[in-house]
Amino acid sequence: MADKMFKALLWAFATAVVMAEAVRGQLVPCYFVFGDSVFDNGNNNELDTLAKVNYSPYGIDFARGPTGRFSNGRNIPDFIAEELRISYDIPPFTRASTEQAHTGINYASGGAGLLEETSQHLGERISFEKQITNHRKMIMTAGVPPEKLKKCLYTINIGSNDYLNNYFMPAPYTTNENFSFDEYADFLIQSYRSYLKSLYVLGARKVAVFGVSKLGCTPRMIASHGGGKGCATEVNKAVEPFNKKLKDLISEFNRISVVDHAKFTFVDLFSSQNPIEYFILGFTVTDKSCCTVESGQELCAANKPVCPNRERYVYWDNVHSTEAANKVVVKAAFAGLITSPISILLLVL
Ligand SMILES: CCCC(=O)Oc1ccc([N+](=O)[O-])cc1
Repeated sequence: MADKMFKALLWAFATAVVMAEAVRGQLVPCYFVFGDSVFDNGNNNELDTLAKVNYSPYGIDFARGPTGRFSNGRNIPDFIAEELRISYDIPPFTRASTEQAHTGINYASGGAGLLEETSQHLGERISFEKQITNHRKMIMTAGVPPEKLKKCLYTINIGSNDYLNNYFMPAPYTTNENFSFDEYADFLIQSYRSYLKSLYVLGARKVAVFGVSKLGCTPRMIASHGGGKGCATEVNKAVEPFNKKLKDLISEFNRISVVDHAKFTFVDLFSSQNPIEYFILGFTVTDKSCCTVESGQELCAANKPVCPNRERYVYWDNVHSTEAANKVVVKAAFAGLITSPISILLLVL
């Protein structure tokens, strides 16, 4: 009850701030994006990989058609940029100019993970470590001043592939033979800590870290580990300790970096994924892809039929969400309904 009242107050406060801000311009001078396919906006188009989606029906609802976004329309960073009132496109790193390091770059890559080996069976990908190296080179070559870097927003979505395309995959991966769920989560969080430190050293002071969603409820994992119905409970159980430890890691960063006004927030994609919330939001198909996916695959088959009522589907293909679901996530993250300790709006103000 108290929790609900607090959230309602927070919502009212956030709405008031948004209205007050409405008369002003862009909320941050720059926006940097790191992560996997959920955030990729075209980096993988330039790589030798099976994880690329620059073909129809991807982008069927996007103004520029198939751009390499793993969705039918806008992805989460697109909606975040909109909330930030950024009027230009954040370019994918593989096509960004040095000058664009002053206003924002998207480094995310489909298949990327915290571990270098993750998704190796798919081909090339830009791991999280390599994304940070690319960011370092870009801001240094461009000479972006530290005073500006600390005002930028940084969003990160990484970790899903360390489960989907590593732990829950057979050969060449051996992680599930060597680690329990808890040990694997610890192992991943250890690398996450050092990568977050690197970003901090590079000037990041407003950071939103997205947790891993209920991967056991993706059509892909329902088919491979869930017996074809419900959710794959084992997969969700594996992801839970990772999210818990990631949330704790964010608290740790908030404690140690309080002196220089750094702010980190955790975006919980796991807890809000439940049938009642989906129903309230108008999502009626929560366990099937909207596009045609061939048996044993995860991405949409090229030029095959898609569902007409895309706003009712949570999943676009067998792992990635629809534009409609992406929009809901961003609205909730800006309002503080799925973030801890603060909303993305408060992070950037
Ligand atoms: C939440 C998923 C993050 C991600 O990068 O997922 C992918 C999973 C599979 C493929 N693929 O098979 O090509 C690509 C991305």
